[in-house]
Amino acid sequence: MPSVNSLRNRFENIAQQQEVTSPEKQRVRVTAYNMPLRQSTLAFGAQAQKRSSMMPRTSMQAPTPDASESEGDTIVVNVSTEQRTHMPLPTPSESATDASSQGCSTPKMQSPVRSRSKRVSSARRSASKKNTVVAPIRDASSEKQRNISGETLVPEEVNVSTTSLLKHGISTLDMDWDMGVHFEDQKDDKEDEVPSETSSTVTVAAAEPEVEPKEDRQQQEARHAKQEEKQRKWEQRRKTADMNATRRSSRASLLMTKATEVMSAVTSTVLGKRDRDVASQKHKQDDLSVLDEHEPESKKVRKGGSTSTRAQDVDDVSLSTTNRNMRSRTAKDKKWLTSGLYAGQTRNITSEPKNKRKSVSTTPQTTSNLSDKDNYVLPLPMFAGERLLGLGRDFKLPFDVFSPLPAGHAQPEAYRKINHNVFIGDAADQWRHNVFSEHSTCMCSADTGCDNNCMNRFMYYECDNRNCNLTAEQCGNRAFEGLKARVKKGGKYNVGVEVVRTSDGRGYGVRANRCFEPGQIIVEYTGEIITQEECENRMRTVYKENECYYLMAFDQNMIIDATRGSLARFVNHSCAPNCRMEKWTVSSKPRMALFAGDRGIMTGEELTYDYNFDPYSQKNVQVCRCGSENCRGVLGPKPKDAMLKELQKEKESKLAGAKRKLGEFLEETTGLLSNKDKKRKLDEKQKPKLPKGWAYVEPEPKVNKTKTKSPVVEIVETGIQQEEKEFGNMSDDGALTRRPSKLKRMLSQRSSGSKSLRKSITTSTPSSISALKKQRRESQRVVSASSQMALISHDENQDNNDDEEGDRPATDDDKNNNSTRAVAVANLKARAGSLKRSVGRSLRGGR
Ligand SMILES: C[S@@+](CC[C@H](N)C(=O)[O-])C[C@H]1O[C@@H](n2cnc3c(N)ncnc32)[C@H](O)[C@@H]1O
Repeated sequence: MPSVNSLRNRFENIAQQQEVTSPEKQRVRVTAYNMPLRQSTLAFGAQAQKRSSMMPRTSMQAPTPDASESEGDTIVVNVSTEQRTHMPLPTPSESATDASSQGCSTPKMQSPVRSRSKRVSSARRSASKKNTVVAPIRDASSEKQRNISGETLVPEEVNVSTTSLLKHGISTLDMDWDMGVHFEDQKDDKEDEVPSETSSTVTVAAAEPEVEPKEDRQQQEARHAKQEEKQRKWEQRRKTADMNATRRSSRASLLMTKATEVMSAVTSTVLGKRDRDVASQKHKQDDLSVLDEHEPESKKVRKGGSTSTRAQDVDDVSLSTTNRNMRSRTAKDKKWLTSGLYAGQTRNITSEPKNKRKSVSTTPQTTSNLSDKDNYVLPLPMFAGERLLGLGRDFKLPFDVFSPLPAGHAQPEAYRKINHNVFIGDAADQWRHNVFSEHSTCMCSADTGCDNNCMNRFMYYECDNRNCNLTAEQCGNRAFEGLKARVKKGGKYNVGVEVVRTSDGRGYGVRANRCFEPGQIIVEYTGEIITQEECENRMRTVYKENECYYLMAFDQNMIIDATRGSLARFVNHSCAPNCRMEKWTVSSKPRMALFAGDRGIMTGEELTYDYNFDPYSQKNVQVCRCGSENCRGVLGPKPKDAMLKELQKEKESKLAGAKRKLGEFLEETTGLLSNKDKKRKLDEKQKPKLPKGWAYVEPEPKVNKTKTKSPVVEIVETGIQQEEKEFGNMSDDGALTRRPSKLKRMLSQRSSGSKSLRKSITTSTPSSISALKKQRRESQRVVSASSQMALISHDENQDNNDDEEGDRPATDDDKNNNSTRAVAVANLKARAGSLKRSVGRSLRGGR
């Protein structure tokens, strides 16, 4: 910015030139009264002066009066080509500042600023009007004759004193300040002037006098000397600085970094919003570079491919982070989607790409392949929406779009996860390792795989290469193996479950991140395997005050304590569960896992299973909050009273069942009893159901002598019928026969009957008696040969007959019959005993 001093210098130069030129020749029309000062008065000052001394002599040239008149805002100066190259045009604002610095009011431009071309053409026009020769613009000589405004200069008088010209010009301006003072002071100020790059760069040299005065040369020398002196000082300082730099401490760089940070912080607070924005943009870029460093190469390429994606990422980052630390954390935690919204769906975009150049590079084969490929591209929502509307097909949501848990959800504390069972204390010693050494090889074929009919599956044995002849792909009974592979892949979907905080006071729970098929394995239940004693000990001490228990009965009377365990420990109880906890034998070892129930599991469902909880003590009984319709009210079995009642009922019903079975058995074994009971039952069945107050009258029995089911029954029935015929129709009484009074009467009748029989026998001829006896024996032989039961029934008849016959001496046949009877009775007793035992066992065992 030119100062007053520089202005003075300019005038000084002009004054010096004036001394050597004749006043008559000084004729210049300065019409730049309305031109901002800096623009109209060009570069003067020491540097310009110096240059001018080195350059070929130039001269101020004034336009012709007419031309000047037409070009009212022009100071006509001669400018060398070289100088013009260093002449940046000052801006109007600079000019105004410049003018104001002079302490004068800036006169306003009266004519509008014209474009360069207009000005040139107008100059040409005026020149041609006045018959002046105007060189073409491109001509070097003509360039010399143009002022900085690009206007054509017309050389007229060469040796005009510039000072006088200026003085004249200034006087024409009719300014209210006196320039003479400056002309006088210029010598002193010139000494102080420090050559500077920033001082006026407009270096239009004034016309240099042909013979420099001696005084001026001295001044110049003095100035040179001063400059050299300054130069030396600067050099000295630089060397000192260099030396200091070599002695910088090792912490200097650290301090520099700190200082930069502090400075940038200060800057960000001091500077306005714009600066902050710039700074934040820079930070974002830094973040991106941080992210880029953490990203795999493939992702970098993908990201770099789309600027819009990048911009989106920048926005995301700026939203989620507020300071540098947070940003770096975000960068670490950032999860990248592995595929787009339409993952798994085939791409069937048939539209031609608009960019033809790209389509040229895509071969037809590639295009057809694209349509067959799975779509991992995330289409813009507007296109996707339109396409889906057009297609009208189902929309498949990827699992992470439906995210059950927002990030940062409270997770259980102080929980140590272990993904395999660990034996603790005595459990390891007591565990019988060879207990599962037995193997069974299933007989499944490759066609069916190991489906529900697989023998191993039926026995809860997982198939492996030892017990299954199929490959892992063919076999469908390798759940634990599949689970291991799935979890190893990692990610929300593969792990499939996550811990959630329940809202109804059940603590944490587990929710499905995906769907599970019925019976599909979900998560393994692992933990510490402890003995019963250890479990009791822990319950008494460590878990005394606990509200949650993670203990589950395992194998060989041991317990899995999942206080340290797998995620399955958080699965809650429900009286209407959607999962099952199952124990399987995998590679000869028992393992427990949660399997989906028969309904399967939908994404987002809470997983539950029935604990069948043994509360260990009544103190530990917990209220169930499963909320199901058939909720038992407590975790595990129902309360004790209700349980006892239920147990009693159950026992009774079982006892009744057992009695019935026993009766049926006896019914089958003992013909006599069975006949009577059968008859009674038969009668009961035939009896119609009567309303209250009505009695049933037994109809006359119609016995078909010929129609018999078996010889035994036939014979027995025959015997009874004979007796009945003899003693009257005893069985008419039906159920009454069991009444003691009736029984007595019957017996008396019978005894009287036997007497009458005996009478009839005695009254009968001997041949007829022997015939009757023979008939009896015959019947006995046949029966004994056919069935013991019949024998029993026969024996009873025989006993009756014996009673009736009383004192009749025992014959050989009778002796034989007695021994056979004894054997039969013994056998029957043995069978009845075993039956009784089995019934007793089933009653005790509850099954
Ligand atoms: C194996 S843990 C289940 C995870 C547990 N909710 C947690 O926050 O750690 C068993 C405990 O959960 C609670 N619980 C599970 N199911 C429940 C239910 N249906 N109602 C009430 N509490 C339940 C009980 O406190 C139980 O002792």
